[in-house]
Amino acid sequence: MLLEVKDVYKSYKKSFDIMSKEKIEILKGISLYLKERECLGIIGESGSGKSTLGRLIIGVEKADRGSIAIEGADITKTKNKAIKQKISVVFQDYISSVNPRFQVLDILSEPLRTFENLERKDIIQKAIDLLEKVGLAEEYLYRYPHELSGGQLQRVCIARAITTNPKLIVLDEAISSLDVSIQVQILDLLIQLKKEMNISYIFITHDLTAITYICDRVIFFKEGRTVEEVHSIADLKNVKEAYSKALLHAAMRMNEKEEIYEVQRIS
Ligand SMILES: Nc1ncnc2c1ncn2[C@@H]1O[C@H](COP(=O)(O)OP(=O)(O)OP(=O)(O)O)[C@@H](O)[C@H]1O
Repeated sequence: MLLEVKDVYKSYKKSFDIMSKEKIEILKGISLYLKERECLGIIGESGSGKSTLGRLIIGVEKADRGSIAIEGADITKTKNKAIKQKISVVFQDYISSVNPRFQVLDILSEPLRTFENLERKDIIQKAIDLLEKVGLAEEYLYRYPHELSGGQLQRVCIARAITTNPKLIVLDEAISSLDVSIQVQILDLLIQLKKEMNISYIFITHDLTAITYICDRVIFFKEGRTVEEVHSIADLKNVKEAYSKALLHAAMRMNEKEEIYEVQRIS
């Protein structure tokens, strides 16, 4: 199994008062799995703990209890770089995800320098290859973030995420800040990369249309627990729990309001 999350708990301090020891439990026994080349959607109301789970999976925070394993190796217990290299992330806020003083070449070189001993000319060639993979020409290499559109900058963030040939990318609201037409382009790019590079995704979102476009399975999150799991995207309309139905209807109403057009899954 590519990813196995078992009975994970996470709490944070309730207030920023350093004397206070009171904690609030955000994740309350989350278990999930992800196979190779699968995309698992995680949908849930704001504050339900989706991003917290994402941060635990990419290893920037530690669970209080439970285990998170990539190909059988518990990421909470190992400092092995090769395992961390297998996981990447793309956030919603592409602007603050990159250093504004860095050119695209520097943005893409950062993970290369961390994980590989490459010479400058090899780094440049690898950066050009990465740009090509995400549909950007070589000329973008020397641009700064403010010289790119939102869609182009998110492509750069995706290029950075695939630098280390990851097996798994956590996409945390990765398309939410983009215009709808650009969202579809980025989803198509993600589907293409998934096929070409055998990548799996955890797709955290509020957007049900995007889920039907890219995901194979969906988990409904509420107050740090999984309330329902849909094993095939075709069954999404047949959810049983009242909470899932309410989320589904709210998303459908919002889509109608925003006149988001029907998108056909292309894969
Ligand atoms: N470092 C932190 N310290 C204290 N509380 C935190 C911290 N990080 C997250 N929280 C709290 O944990 C809860 C879950 O947050 P999280 O961002 O995981 O939810 P979410 O489901 O991703 O929400 P959204 O959809 O709005 O992004 C929130 O109430 C948040 O305030």
